[in-house]
Amino acid sequence: QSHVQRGPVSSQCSNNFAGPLTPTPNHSTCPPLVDDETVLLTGSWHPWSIPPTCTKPKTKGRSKLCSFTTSNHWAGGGVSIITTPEVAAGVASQLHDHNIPWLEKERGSPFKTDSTAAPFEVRELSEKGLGVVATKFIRKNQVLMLGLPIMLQISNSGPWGVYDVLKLLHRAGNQLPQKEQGEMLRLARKGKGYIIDDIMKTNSFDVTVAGVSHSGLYPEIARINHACKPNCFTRYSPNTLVMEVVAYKDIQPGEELSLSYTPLNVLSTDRRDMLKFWGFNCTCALCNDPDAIKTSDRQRTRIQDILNELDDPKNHTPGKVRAATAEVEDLVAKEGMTGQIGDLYSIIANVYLTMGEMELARSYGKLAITFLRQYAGFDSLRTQGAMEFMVRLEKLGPEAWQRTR
Ligand SMILES: C[S@@+](CC[C@H](N)C(=O)[O-])C[C@H]1O[C@@H](n2cnc3c(N)ncnc32)[C@H](O)[C@@H]1O
Repeated sequence: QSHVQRGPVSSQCSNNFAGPLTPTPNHSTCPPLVDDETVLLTGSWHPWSIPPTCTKPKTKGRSKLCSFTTSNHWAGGGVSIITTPEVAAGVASQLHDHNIPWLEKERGSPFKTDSTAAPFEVRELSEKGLGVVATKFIRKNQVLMLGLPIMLQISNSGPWGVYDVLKLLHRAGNQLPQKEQGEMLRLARKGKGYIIDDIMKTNSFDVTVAGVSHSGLYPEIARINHACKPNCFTRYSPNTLVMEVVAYKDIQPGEELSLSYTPLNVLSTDRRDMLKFWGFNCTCALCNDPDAIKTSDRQRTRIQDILNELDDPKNHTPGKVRAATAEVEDLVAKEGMTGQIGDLYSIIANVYLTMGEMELARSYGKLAITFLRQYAGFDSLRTQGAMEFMVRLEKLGPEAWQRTR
């Protein structure tokens, strides 16, 4: 198979979406744009294992949609991706040319789980189907699962015909290596439509791939049921496509592992609507306790109210911001929303910056980075935003800093 001529280093590629955290190693070159036509012209589908199949958009000026498969990505597994050739070119280098030691140094830890023997097992749990239950004590912050997707599908399939997308899904599923195909077909499905479409709708997570929103199927993680106050959270790395499951708190043997399929800050009625997308009525501990729901909704509403109050410059006095910060911290702890505290610290850092309180802006900016690295991930866009805030802060002239000294 002859290879398409590659272009200059990836930092200069028009289709390099990976962002500023991607190193610029000398060996790195522009990934080739591959679709059904380039395959005919060049006789190459490198770096994919199988020539892609593509469908044209309904409207002129949009990209084609293709099914790409690799049976041997950097971690050794297979994945099929239904996406545009532009995204596929961006993700091809993420799947094949990784500088893992560099990424692990940036991240501060290797890409592996914290235990050789899994401290959990998959069990039948009456009304919820299968679920994952702890078999050993799990400590807070322990990395329990870590995996790459076996299927990725662009979230907005509007520009392409419904049946064309289903045909591509079918092909993408069929092209998966046998192991991954078996893992996919064994997953739960709620709908009565086309099987792979149903499996994707019941089990996938929202992930950003080369800057574009996709649904990602992580078969081991997909066995974890939803809870509105979960004991685990997921952390996604857009540079490697790795999704991790991390313990939010200490978990005792016999406890079911849970994740929130919705953002943590939403109220019960909105959560119920969102969960309809996965096709179920939540039966978690919180949803089974009407008094607890009322308290939780009140506390989550109060967090939002405090943030709205912080938007108003007339509340920008040191005393009011200090009181608001303490109240938010208390409510976040009560609601089990620590995963979002980094974002809240980013907002508070910004408020202090607008007040000219540079030292406080710096302290909360640093706190935001620490918590965002832990809960959102070292290379998430939210963490990058907090890091960019600190760079802007440090660049401000001496006049800005002198005012607070
Ligand atoms: C991603 S799967 C989770 C694993 C699934 N239970 C299985 O058997 O493979 C999502 C499906 O699990 C069930 N489920 C997850 N969380 C639930 C909850 N809190 N209450 C009721 N059913 C739930 C629903 O049927 C949902 O469509």
